[in-house]
Amino acid sequence: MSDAAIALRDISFTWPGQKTPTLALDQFDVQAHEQVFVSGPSGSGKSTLLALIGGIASPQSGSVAILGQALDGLPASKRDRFRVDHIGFIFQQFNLIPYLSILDNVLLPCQFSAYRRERALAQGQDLHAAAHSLLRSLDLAPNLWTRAVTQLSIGQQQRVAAARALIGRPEIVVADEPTSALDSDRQQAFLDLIQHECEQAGASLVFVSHDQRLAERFHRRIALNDINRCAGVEESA
Ligand SMILES: Nc1ncnc2c1ncn2[C@@H]1O[C@H](COP(=O)(O)OP(=O)(O)OP(=O)(O)O)[C@@H](O)[C@H]1O
Repeated sequence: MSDAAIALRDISFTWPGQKTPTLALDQFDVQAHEQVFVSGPSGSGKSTLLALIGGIASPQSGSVAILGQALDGLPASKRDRFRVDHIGFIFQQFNLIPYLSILDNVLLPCQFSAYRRERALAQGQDLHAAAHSLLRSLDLAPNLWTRAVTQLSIGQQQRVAAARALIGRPEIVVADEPTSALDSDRQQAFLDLIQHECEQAGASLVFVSHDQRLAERFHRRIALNDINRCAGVEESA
């Protein structure tokens, strides 16, 4: 078995209702501590790849192993548990809970995962202290912490989403176009924060974007269409 943090083998994945597979991958690996940039045009399957890594979707054939744990064969509830324990997700739309404060949004993974809670507690005196230190390092000032997330700018919401993904130091952080709503300077600043936090935590980072200007900052770049045997099949069919 591969000792990669993320190891996908011989994957074929078709969304329900689709005639052709979205992804056919012989191999996709990300090592521990590695920061990988995945690019591809709209509709090329970048979010689908992240859904497979997170066990949100399961391939019809092939295997997905995360931190040595094979996800195929696990029931959905166990995959969900594994995801919240070990993977921090930053979604394109942030998916923050509008009626919760910033602090409560950040602490959500610790509500669902004893593993994340313990790891967060190892970072600070208590959970709030751990969240405060993360929010500070993500440049969110204390006067904002008790606000509802709906009262924040897009850039601030994005940093709350990043803090929620990073709390309790998950071994893997996955980000789906998290900078697409920002101007260039803010994109770079956000990436600085995420990459620094992942380095500190020793996490692997899979960062999906179509913005090639960000690519050079990563250990490795993968163009999804280069490794996806289904690339362009739908268009040419
Ligand atoms: N839940 C779903 N059900 C059915 N088809 C889906 C679903 N999600 C995505 N697809 C299809 O899978 C293909 C790849 O979509 P995906 O969202 O993975 O691409 P993407 O590269 O992330 O695109 P974008 O850059 O626009 O976010 C598309 O043809 C899309 O319509």
